[in-house]
Amino acid sequence: MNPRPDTPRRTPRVLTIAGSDSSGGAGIEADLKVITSHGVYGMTAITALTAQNTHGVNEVHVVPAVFLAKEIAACVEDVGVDIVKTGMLASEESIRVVASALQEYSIEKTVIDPVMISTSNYQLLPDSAVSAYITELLPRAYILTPNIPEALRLLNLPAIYELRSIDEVVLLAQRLHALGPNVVLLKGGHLPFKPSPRQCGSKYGFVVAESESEKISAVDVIYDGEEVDLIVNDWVKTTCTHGTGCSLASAIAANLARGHSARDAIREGCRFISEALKSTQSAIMSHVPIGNGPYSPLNHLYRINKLLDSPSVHIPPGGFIDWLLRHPKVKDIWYQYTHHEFVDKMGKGTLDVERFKFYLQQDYLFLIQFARANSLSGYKSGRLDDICRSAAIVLHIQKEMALHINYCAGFGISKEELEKGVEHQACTAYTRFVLDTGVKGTQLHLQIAMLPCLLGYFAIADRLYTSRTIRTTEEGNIYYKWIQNYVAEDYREAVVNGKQLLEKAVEGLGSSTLEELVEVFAVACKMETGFWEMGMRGQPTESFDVKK
Ligand SMILES: Cc1ncc(COP(=O)(O)O)c(N)n1
Repeated sequence: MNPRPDTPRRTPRVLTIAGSDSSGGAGIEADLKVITSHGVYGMTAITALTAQNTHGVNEVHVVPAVFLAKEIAACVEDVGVDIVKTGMLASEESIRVVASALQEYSIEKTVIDPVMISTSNYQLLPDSAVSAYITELLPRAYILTPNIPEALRLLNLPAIYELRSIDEVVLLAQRLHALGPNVVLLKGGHLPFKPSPRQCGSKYGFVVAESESEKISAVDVIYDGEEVDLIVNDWVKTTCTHGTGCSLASAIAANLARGHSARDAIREGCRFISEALKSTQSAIMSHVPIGNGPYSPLNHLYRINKLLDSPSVHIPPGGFIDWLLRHPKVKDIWYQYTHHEFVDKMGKGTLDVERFKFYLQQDYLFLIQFARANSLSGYKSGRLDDICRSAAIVLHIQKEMALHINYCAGFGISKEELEKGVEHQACTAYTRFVLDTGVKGTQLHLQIAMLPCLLGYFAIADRLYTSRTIRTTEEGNIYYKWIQNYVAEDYREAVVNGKQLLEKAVEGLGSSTLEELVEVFAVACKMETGFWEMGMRGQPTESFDVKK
């Protein structure tokens, strides 16, 4: 029966019993990162502290077993535990404490990762503790996850035992299963394979690679006492593997806690690791390895990073413009544009009228280019609705220019004067950037290039209009009408419509396109600031007759 939608769902809980890796690549630290990135609540019972980094393990400080017992009790007796995952247990006493806690609290769902030696070759479990491990823990393992060296150690086989095909690895898994675990996942990460025809020495179709070019597949073996299952992934060439074993066991534990069967939890866990490994291949992801040593950590957080990069998480529906204005590449630039000295002086009515006249003349020339940009936007669209909308904006600009002529007349600038004006370089730069963006990019790029104008003028006028410093009568402030224009109902409506259309247009866009749009918006905002600068300090001598 499905739980009723209003039934509160308990967060799945995993307790990891393992050692701490001070540099965060393996052990408890890796476990918590992976458990968390699976949406599962992680708890810890720390068996040992290690002073370690990407160069290796410097020292180990074992936590007294009696204290370990208290850590476990504290978690189980209050929060409760769905799955226990174990890693570095560090001592025979700790192994016994863990085994008796599993017994006492009737915890059957366990993922036992028999950590013995670090990748950097430091012994993390004394040899003397191995037999206790076998008798105390293997029978309590719901899933046992050794790598090949650990499997050999548990089976008391020599470390240099020569394996030639996956069939021999299957035999090892079957022998480990006989020691008591419910399911064995024997990890092939230390042993690259190449596929081979089944009749050529391998019933299961993989032989051990003998050269670099033969390293094609990573093969893990699952054995549950009945069926052998192989998990085959591409062999990933990367140095970012520190903590892979801990992370896999944690991913499996988290999947179990979320209700997956053992087989699904393992398959999903292996997929998680394979993707994490692939994410560090610089050719694909430009991942910079952490630390300077040879044992860089696995990219535990690749999934979280992917989520953070994906717009559906970062940007709630309808939240694009808010996100854009708060974007680190935009925030300050937007502020400089919308709080420029030129507009503040307009608000106070203290702007030199000659400066304003110069600005108005340039703004007239700007609007001609803006009409071209909107025509281009229509041209870029295949939809009649869109084309008509652009045409309507062009007509609106024509109306605005007629108003401009009227308005300028009030400042003693004639229509002829406006029309024979030449563009200041700030006007040329801005408008040609917008047009060029439109020619090179999509219609959306062009819309974004025009967006600072639409949004900014409203934001500025709205701020000035509602601020206490503005002189709010036409007599008191000759710029009052200009400000009023951009908070008027028709402009407000144009802003609301423009925003709505844009929010729809960006739905579902990928992070790289969004970042491109951010760049375009930021440049256009800078160009607007340049336009105010021109208004403040620009000289007619900096103008060019670009029509010639
Ligand atoms: C605390 C701790 N636990 C486990 C490992 C094994 O991880 P790896 O084999 O990647 O070194 C480790 N190095 N440190």
